[in-house]
Amino acid sequence: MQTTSLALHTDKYQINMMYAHWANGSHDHQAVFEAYFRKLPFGNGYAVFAGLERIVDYVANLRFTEEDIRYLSEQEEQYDPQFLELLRQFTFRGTIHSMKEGAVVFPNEPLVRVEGTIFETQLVETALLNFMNYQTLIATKASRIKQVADGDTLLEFGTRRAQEADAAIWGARAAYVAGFDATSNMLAGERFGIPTKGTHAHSWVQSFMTEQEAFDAYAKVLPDQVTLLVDTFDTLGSGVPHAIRTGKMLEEQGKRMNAIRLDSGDLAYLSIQARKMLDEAGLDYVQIVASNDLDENTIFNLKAQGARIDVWGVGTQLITASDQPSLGGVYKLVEREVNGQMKPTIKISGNPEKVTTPGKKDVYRIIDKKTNKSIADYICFPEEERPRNGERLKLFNPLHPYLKRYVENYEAISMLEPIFVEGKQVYQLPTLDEIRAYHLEQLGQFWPEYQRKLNPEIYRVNISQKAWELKQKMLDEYMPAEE
Ligand SMILES: Nc1ncnc2c1ncn2[C@@H]1O[C@H](COP(=O)(O)OP(=O)(O)OP(=O)(O)O)[C@@H](O)[C@H]1O
Ligand SMILES: O=P(O)(O)OC[C@H]1O[C@H](OP(=O)(O)OP(=O)(O)O)[C@H](O)[C@@H]1O
Ligand SMILES: O=C(O)c1cccnc1
Repeated sequence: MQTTSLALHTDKYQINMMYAHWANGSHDHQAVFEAYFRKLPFGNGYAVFAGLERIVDYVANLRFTEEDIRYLSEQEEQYDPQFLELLRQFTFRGTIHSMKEGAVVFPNEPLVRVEGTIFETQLVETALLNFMNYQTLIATKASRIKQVADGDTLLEFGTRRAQEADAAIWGARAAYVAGFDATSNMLAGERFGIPTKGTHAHSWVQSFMTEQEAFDAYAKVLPDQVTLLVDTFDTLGSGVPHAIRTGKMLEEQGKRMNAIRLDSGDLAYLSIQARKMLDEAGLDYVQIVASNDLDENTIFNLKAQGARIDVWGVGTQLITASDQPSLGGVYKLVEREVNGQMKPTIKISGNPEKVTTPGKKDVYRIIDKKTNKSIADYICFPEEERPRNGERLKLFNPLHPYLKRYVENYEAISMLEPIFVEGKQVYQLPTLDEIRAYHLEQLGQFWPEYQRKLNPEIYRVNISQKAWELKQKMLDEYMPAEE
């Protein structure tokens, strides 16, 4: 799928650090990085992980081309030719674990874990975060819209407003992962097999002498798919009556008009009136599509007003995640090789939220066996005994350890899948249908309290006693109390 080399799709400082590690003789030292975000976007109670397919494609094809090497040789840093030769030979030989696409995920838990030489693990940071942050953000926004749509059909219409082509295409895919039904973007349809849908623009109507002529001509060519845009001149005065006439003409030919589309004005009022007019004309099967700067809040409000809308076309607000246009996912070093041994490392900050949890970690989802609902996510070191059903597990709030509880009758599901092992891809990418099914299954594991879009319950993400103790010990080492 990938056509151009993405090796230089990285920040210059990664190349410079790789260079300095090489000059320093430390480039082959092992390192472990974890990618995670600290704060959920849009005030949502969860995020929907996406971006893995692109990450896999990127890592599997990570090579410096001759043009890349030439470009690097022209940089003001004047990289040593031997370093450039190392890049020429480069392939990713590390190990990656990741959440699966469609997983319901939370702050401060590793979503992707990258192990390998510091050389290769440093290189992939920028692209990995770029893919994960954008696609997870859009999938999460789409999931909020899906929540309020309550089973109505959702169409992704964002391409014209997206931040360029890749965002449109991968954003369409992320929306589909989270439950959208189709996209207007044909390339996304072709590449990923997402169903595509389209109505027509105002220009279609404007390019005829009359609205009626425009509707009839469109219906003649696309009788079974036709959705007529009724707001070019006067929605209730001309658009809907003309569409009804076209619908009746199709009936005479034994065909059925699909829908009308409303794209301006008061969508609640207009949809209620249009529904009445269509029903009175015997066209009760004709659906109503609405568009115009919709998001989860307008859709929720329109529904509360009794709007009779069956299909929602959502563009700008979704594809740009306009109320929060970035997810602040980070990639932090948690272990490094010292004298041939792996040692945990910590990043200290005056802001407690930014202090990292040292050590390479696994994530388990703890499911209550009685209810089949998730209780918490539990983060521990791989060398610790993994949580097992029947064995009492202590869950405590890492910031307020006195807030604790014990659980026994649970199932612990390992959330991080092996994707690459020592450079070899071991993960078979699932189909989009499988990803959508997995996402639905994931949502089903959460009580509605965590899923509501306003002021959701905060889900527990807990670390093991050992992980907590190590963090405290390292904090004490680096920040001894002042005398
Ligand atoms: N009944 C309603 N309740 C709440 N919001 C609505 C309702 N009807 C429409 N909206 C939303 O209000 C906004 C209206 O925007 P705006 O005023 O720019 O549109 P318009 O003037 O109707 O159409 P346009 O400028 O696109 O021709 C849109 O985001 C639309 O989705
Ligand atoms: O509003 P969005 O959620 O982004 O959905 C896509 C919009 O794109 C189209 O019109 P366009 O915005 O190009 O022109 P218009 O505003 O004049 O209808 C379409 O009619 C929708 O309104
Ligand atoms: O098919 C449509 O109606 C459509 C597609 C993209 C953007 N706006 C509308």
